[in-house]
Amino acid sequence: MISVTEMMGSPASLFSAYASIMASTMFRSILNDLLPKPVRSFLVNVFHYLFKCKTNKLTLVIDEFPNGLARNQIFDAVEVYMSTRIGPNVDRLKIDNCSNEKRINIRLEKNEKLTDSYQGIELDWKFLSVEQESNRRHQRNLPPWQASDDGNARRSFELKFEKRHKETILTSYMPFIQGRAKELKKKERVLKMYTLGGLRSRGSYGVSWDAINLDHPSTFATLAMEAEQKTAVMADLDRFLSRKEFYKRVGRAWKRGYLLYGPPGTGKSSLVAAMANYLKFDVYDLQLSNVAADSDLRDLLLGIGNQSILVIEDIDCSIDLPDRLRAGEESSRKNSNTRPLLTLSGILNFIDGLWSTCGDQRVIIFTTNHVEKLDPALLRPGRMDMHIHMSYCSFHGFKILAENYLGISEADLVRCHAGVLAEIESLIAGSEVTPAEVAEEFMKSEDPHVTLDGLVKFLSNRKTKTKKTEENGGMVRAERGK
Ligand SMILES: Nc1ncnc2c1ncn2[C@@H]1O[C@H](COP(=O)(O)OP(=O)(O)OP(=O)(O)O)[C@@H](O)[C@H]1O
Ligand SMILES: [Mg+2]
Repeated sequence: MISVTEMMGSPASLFSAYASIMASTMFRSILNDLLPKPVRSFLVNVFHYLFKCKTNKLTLVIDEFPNGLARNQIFDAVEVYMSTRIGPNVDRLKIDNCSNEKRINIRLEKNEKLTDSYQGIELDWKFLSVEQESNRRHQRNLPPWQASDDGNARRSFELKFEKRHKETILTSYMPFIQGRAKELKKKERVLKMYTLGGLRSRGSYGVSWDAINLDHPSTFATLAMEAEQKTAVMADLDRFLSRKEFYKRVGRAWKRGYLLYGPPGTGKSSLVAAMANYLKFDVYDLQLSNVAADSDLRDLLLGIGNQSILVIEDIDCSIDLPDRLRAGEESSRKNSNTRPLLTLSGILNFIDGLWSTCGDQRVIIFTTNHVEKLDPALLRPGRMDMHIHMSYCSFHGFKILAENYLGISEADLVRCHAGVLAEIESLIAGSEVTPAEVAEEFMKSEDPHVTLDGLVKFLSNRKTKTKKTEENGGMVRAERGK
């Protein structure tokens, strides 16, 4: 990630001339006779500075995209760290607030330098931004706050210091910067929600991520879910976060996959938001129907940062994904001018392969209303680590929603609404009503008595309807059976 280039130093002839002059006893005695001591030491220092320093300096180059594809995590960390080290010597700074954050982002302008010090070592930093056509494809996948103004610049930092400190810088200063950047990001973290778009409006080709602040109020506390299921998901997330060494030891990418399935309005999207808020991870919402080919998908996935959740909603119907076999047959029939298809195998290969190995702490979530329609390749063990069934509203779920929406605790429900509570408990079990529908009923009035009575009515109607549908279904089956 860091390329080391040694400074070439002054021409060899100059250096040897300098060395021989300094070594010459005759020259020294002339200096001693002619010049007072302070002037002598000043001249010696100047000589040292002009010749010796240059030959002893090492420069580390930290590119934003060192291998042309994935982002350099050190570059990102340095960028964050640098914003805290800006002193009076810096003349030009960039400031922005693209995403309505409270804080203004401060960055160095190109060619600006600053000095840092670490364990008494003096460190000279410089930020470079060089225009370059080939960088355009990465820029379009960057979040706005990371993209440079001209959109196609190769950005890098250069760090210069004395060669003898190389080990300390690489093994101690760099990890220190990464640690500081992590702390800072955590402290000032405003979660982001990335969606596809943006680029076409800027007149270029392809797809990119657009960011907005993720201000979703959903948390595990507000989620109507069975208590054990909730605890299991939270424990799974905790385990995932704390197992860096484990993933490394067993040679697996530090990622976790979740499949959320269940009828509309049961809280799948709410659970995604709750997970993001719990983990403090950004969310990348990938609408597959807007991605035309595997190559676009690859670019998008590589533009995703660490500590992120990639969400693909409604995986069963967002795109007609050809399965592995059909994709193979179709692509072999196509001539080379035809655009390649977005394939399920393309998605799965990225998730399991390249993408997951070039980042840390990645969560991927698929949601679906129809788990039975999913390609078995998605469901096989090891692909999605946890399958979470989001189901109709239970009595437990109702109590959570009552607390959220009406501000009535379970104890108050028992104390003040005992009669209606018993009715709701007996009705809700078989009524197949979703938490979204219960929430909708709770929005209708601010008077808890009116709301709870309204809910009883709603549940009884639903139960009658469900019963009738079941009876009709039974009759049809009986007819068919004849
Ligand atoms: N389990 C739940 N807990 C709390 N609120 C919920 C829950 N389920 C649904 N809601 C409420 O209903 C609204 C819709 O729910 P949500 O979008 O999470 O459902 P979904 O399962 O993602 O639906 P779809 O399958 O249509 O995408 C939410 O904004 C939330 O207010
Ligand atoms: Mg949803």
